[in-house]
Amino acid sequence: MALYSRVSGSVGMITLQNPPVNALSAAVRQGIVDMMHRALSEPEVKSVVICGQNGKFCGGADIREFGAKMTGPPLVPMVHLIEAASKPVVAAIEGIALGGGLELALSCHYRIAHSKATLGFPEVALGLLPGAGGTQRLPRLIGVPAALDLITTGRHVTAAEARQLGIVDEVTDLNAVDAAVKFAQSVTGKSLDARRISTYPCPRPPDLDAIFERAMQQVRRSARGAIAPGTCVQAVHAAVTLPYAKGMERERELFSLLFTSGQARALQYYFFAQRAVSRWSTANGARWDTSKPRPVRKAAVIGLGTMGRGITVSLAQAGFSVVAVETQEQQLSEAKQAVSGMLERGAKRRGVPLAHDKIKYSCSVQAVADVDLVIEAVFEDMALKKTVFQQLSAICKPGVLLCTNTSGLDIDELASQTQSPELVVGMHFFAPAHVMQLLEVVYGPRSSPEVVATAMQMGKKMGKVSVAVGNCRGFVGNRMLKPYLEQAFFLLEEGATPEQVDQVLEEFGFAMGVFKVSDLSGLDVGWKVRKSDGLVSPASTGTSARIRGGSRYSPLGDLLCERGRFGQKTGRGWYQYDKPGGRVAKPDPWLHGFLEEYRAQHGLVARHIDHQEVLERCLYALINEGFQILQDGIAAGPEDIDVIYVLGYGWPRHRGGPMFYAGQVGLDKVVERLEHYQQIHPDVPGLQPCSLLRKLAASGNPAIHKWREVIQKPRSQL
Ligand SMILES: CCCCCCCCCCCCC[C@H](O)CC(=O)SCCNC(=O)CCNC(=O)[C@H](O)C(C)(C)COP(=O)(O)OP(=O)(O)OC[C@H]1O[C@@H](n2cnc3c(N)ncnc32)[C@H](O)[C@@H]1OP(=O)(O)O
Ligand SMILES: NC(=O)c1ccc[n+]([C@@H]2O[C@H](COP(=O)([O-])OP(=O)(O)OC[C@H]3O[C@@H](n4cnc5c(N)ncnc54)[C@H](O)[C@@H]3O)[C@@H](O)[C@H]2O)c1
Repeated sequence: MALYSRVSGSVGMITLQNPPVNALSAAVRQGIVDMMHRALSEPEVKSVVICGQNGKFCGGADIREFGAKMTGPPLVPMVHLIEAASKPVVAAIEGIALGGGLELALSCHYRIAHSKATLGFPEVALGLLPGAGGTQRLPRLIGVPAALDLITTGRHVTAAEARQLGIVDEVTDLNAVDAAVKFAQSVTGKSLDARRISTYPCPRPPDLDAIFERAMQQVRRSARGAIAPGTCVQAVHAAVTLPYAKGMERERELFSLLFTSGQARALQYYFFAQRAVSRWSTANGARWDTSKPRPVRKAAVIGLGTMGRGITVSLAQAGFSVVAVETQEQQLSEAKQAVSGMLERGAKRRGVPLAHDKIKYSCSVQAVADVDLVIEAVFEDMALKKTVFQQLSAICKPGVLLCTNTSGLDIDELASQTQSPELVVGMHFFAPAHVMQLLEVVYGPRSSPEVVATAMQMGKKMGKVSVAVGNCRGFVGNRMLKPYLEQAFFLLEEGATPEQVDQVLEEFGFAMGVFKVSDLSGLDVGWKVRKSDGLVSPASTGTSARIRGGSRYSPLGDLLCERGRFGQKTGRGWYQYDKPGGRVAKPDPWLHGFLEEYRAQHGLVARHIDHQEVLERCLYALINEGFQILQDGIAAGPEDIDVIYVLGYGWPRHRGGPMFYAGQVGLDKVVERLEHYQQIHPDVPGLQPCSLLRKLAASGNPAIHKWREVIQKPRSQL
């Protein structure tokens, strides 16, 4: 709703009231319309101030209403009512003015912002465009290039930048509402003719066509198939080429197109999913709202390789004191240099405060004796990690959290090396750890609720989205990767090429296809794991070469590793690179020849494999594992899996995540296609639809928020 009050006798004050962000719900819109009429009808009122309760102007349209039948006064007539008012209306912007909130402010005749406020049009991230005049007013106010930048990227600007761009009239360090009231009094009686943005001509720079052409190219390059950014460009184009009223019609048309697209639904689902994962629960009933995190001031990182360095940077930038440990002098000094460089680049590029003084380096694990939490990031080797955990358990003060960054080893086995297994948890960061936003917090059967809560909170403080997951081989992300990779290898055996498979996945929206990712992260990583699992056997040409434990197995990755083809680092992998460490993947005729030879050796006849088959086999196998993970209680809900895949594995956000995507395809269709492929490949268990997937499909493809009702009581499993 919106409150009305009178300040100093002559200023009508309308206060938006809808915690936590004063979103423009039906009740708020109704309140604004009613209170505007009241303010305009009271003769004593000479000017109006619009502000938001609790130091937040407005977070935009109420996204929760998008899924339901719209009620209440629409936004567009509401902003027209404000702009057409005969008395000056001043927006007092504190905290945020985002989306519809900024559109509301642009309909006011003046805008006063607090210096700490942020403003922006984030609609594009929800698969939409500013649909209450934002695409028509902003270019009229600040020009086409700046408007295109803000609307197509959704980036938030500070009050200072907003002032520079001309979005706000004044910035204050003092109380913005008081400043707006004073300002409103000072403009009483002044003509409003020059203050209604919709009446401004839209500036037409001479190189207009080139500007739009560049903007379109830019969004095409980065959108990965998302339609909203390009549609935003079209809406801004309408502002320049059409009169205001016609431009508004075009904005509405384009908004409706986006609003009804599956992409907007997926992005809005994802918006709430990313917030929902913080309300975590574990298989044995621990919950976010009943578990109190422990205080952590000082942390340690053991092992300063690729991951340990990034984790150290992340911790220091978040304000923690860090003890960083490497056992070899040489590695320690290299790590020190690398960490300093990362901190300096962070300060230069993102303005993150330099935090060199937060870090103490040591060659001795004894240096961790007084820390509150340790993150182990040594080689992925169970025996080594066990030794490290035994040492830590003996050295650390009582009650210290012992965390591991393992990519998939058994947390419980590590916990059993310590005197307090309840203090052990996985903190699975993603590379590069100081950049990637995802953290899988892996709880074992014995991890205490407080320990899970502490790791989740640590992640948040480090600017990560933390997702709590149960303990199993590969946890959630890497476990689902296995059947996906497996299908990709099988497709090569059957006649595809790496570039064909990658192209299909990139057209779907992945940042990189599976083979490019494999080259980037190094083929040797998986090889090591397969070797320790006893899967890699000496090259042979018989049927057994492609069977392990009764199931189909592709040794292709192993064979490439045997030839020293580890990917980018060696300049050769699934692709070729101009030099070791090169980044531009080029198809490799050697690999094509090698695949032909391999097929001939194994009696495989190459066939044409179409786009649909590549996509379905890779994605549905991955999705099926996701359902198995839900069934096993390793993830508490589909949102957890979707957030992990979007933030950790490059799944296109505008497709919501693998579980949401499955729902959009139709669970019955996913089951049917998996059954189809399983019939053709009976020796691939990953293609057998799991029982939860079948159950959900049979219960009529319920909406994703209803899945939890069908999922059986979760339990962690190894
Ligand atoms: C044929 C079809 C025709 C269609 C006709 C339909 C007509 C409709 C016409 C509408 C015109 C639309 C006009 C407008 O341009 C569209 C919009 O305004 S879209 C919304 C734009 N705003 C945003 O995207 C802001 C989103 N929010 C944020 O970025 C952040 O929440 C924040 C505001 C920066 C605050 O961040 P934090 O402090 O970190 O807090 P949280 O993020 O955790 O949020 C707290 C809590 O609030 C919930 N929430 C936030 N914003 C909104 C919102 N806009 N609506 C609803 N709820 C919101 C958030 O979900 C959290 O709650 P939780 O999920 O944890 O319960
Ligand atoms: N690289 C990735 O993409 C990635 C992603 C997520 C998780 N992980 C996991 O993170 C862990 C580390 O991986 P990485 O890629 O950083 O490995 P890395 O080989 O780059 O670094 C490991 C470091 O640990 C050091 N080390 C070994 N034994 C030590 C000991 N006893 N005490 C102190 N330091 C010791 C080594 O000298 C080396 O610098 C592994 O468990 C790995 O599975 C890696």
